[in-house]
Amino acid sequence: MRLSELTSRGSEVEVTGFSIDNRKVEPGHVFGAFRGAVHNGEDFIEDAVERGAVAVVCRDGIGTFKAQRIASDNPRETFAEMAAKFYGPYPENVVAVTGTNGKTSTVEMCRQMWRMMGKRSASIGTLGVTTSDDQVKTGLTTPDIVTFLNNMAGLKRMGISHVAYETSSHGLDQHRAEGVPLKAAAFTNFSRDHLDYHETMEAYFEAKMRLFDELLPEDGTAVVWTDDEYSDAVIARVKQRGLKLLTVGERGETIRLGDRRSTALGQAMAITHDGETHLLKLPLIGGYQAANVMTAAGLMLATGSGFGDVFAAMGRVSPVRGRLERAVITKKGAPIYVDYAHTPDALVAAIEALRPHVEKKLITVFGAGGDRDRGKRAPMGMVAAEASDIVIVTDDNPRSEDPATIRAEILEGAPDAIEVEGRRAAIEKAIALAEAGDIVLLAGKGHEQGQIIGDVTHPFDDGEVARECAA
Ligand SMILES: CC(=O)N[C@H]1[C@@H](OP(=O)(O)OP(=O)(O)OC[C@H]2O[C@@H](n3ccc(=O)[nH]c3=O)[C@H](O)[C@@H]2O)O[C@H](CO)[C@@H](O)[C@@H]1O[C@H](C)C(=O)N[C@@H](C)C(=O)N[C@H](CCC(=O)O)C(=O)O
Ligand SMILES: Nc1ncnc2c1ncn2[C@@H]1O[C@H](COP(=O)(O)OP(=O)(O)OP(=O)(O)O)[C@@H](O)[C@H]1O
Ligand SMILES: N[C@H](CCC[C@H](N)C(=O)O)C(=O)O
Ligand SMILES: [Mg+2]
Repeated sequence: MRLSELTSRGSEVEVTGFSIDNRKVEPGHVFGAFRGAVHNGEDFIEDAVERGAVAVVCRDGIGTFKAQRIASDNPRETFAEMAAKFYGPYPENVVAVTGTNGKTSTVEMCRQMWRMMGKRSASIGTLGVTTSDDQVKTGLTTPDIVTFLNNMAGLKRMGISHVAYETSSHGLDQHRAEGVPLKAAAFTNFSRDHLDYHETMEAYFEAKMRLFDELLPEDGTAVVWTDDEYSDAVIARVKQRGLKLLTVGERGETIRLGDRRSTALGQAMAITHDGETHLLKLPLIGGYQAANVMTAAGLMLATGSGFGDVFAAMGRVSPVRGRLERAVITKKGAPIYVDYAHTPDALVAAIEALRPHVEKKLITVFGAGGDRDRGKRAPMGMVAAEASDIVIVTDDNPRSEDPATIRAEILEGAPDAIEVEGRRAAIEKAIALAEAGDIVLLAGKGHEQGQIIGDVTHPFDDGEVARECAA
């Protein structure tokens, strides 16, 4: 493809690919030079050109180099637009999900439900790129724009027509997950996280709203979960832009949630659509998964599925890896659940999900990630202490921080909690304390396979460790 086909400012030079890392540049590439959190990509322009970059997308006036300059006030955005043209075509039915919690669960449910309805489907997000017969891990929710577009195009080549993907606030802010035309986009909820990066709740919210303000095209449909503090703000923006809107939740107009009660194997939910109420037997526990399955159902309706098919598929969804997953039952008879709650709101949601199943005590084990939002630590301690019977504060990916300092910051919100250094020791302690009738919740790591201490990732899987300790 010629550069002129990717931008009106381009010459007739042939383009062979795109890179954002000079070390990956090959002859014929377009190099994106971005200022990042750690490095300044502009410092690598010279090397990228030496390696054969034919064009560089960067700010105006940066350096002099022997390749075509595509100057932009927002190089990441311009680069994403050009790369999107290069890597296409993409699957026809693509939807995106944003929100603080529930993105992974919702996209995974979309993938499952489409498959049940006979569509070839995939999801992209924290769990990696998932199809019906494969899961390729990518390390981040959205690794980078080139990987994202490459994955989307690869799925199309595999014959996949339906894809649901997660848009994290980092990904939205850095234009890491866009360029693929969207049919619909969903909002799950909004609460504190990532303030280390966004600094204020307003900036964090605005990053998420790019999905509805910019990524979703004029003819796209917004699906909004209605029962969050921020739902009305999202609905107002969607209406202001004149987008089609589907609402789901207790106040939902498209799918309304009525009575919901826990059953031994999951929950029974009354849901109303088009004036008719149906009883859904969801084979998953937890109010939060009830919310996510409704949001996923909204996305199914938005991409043309009929309610009858969607309803049948909702009743057959399987658990999502690391989200309220029962790892083992201890010798004394206490079930141990693994969950990915790593924000105050998610901790509340996970504890509330288990509460109806607890006969005696709920024991919550968790920590907080190092090099991440410090301000969420004490609130996490506070909500865990309020809603659990016993709290054990331990470590979760301390990264470059001192684990004892992180624990101390959590303990400010939970002064009566038991502090245990080292996650395995904490899980052992919880198992030792748990009696028949109790439930243990191991929160924060979900599907993760490692504990990141310093720069080293040590193999660690909460479920596996629980099974070892319970044996
Ligand atoms: C803070 C943050 O989000 N950083 C992400 C961002 O990096 P950055 O642009 O700031 O990169 P940088 O290292 O400062 O480098 C700047 C530029 O120089 C380039 N470079 C750098 C070094 C070099 O030798 N040569 C070179 O060309 C880099 O490719 C980059 O374009 O863009 C990179 C890819 O384009 C990401 O890999 C990186 O994720 C880091 C590793 C990370 O930990 N991110 C987490 C916080 C994250 O994004 N998480 C969210 C999930 C959150 C959630 O779900 O709750 C996610 O979407 O995964
Ligand atoms: N709808 C929801 N409302 C509140 N909490 C939720 C909801 N969905 C999930 N959670 C909580 O958040 C945790 C993470 O869920 P999930 O992985 O689906 O979210 P995510 O938005 O993809 O998270 P991340 O930002 O890490 O990618 C769950 O384990 C659960 O504790
Ligand atoms: N996507 C989230 C995951 C947090 C999971 C938790 N285990 C941690 O390491 O903080 C983040 O990068 O902030
Ligand atoms: Mg996720």
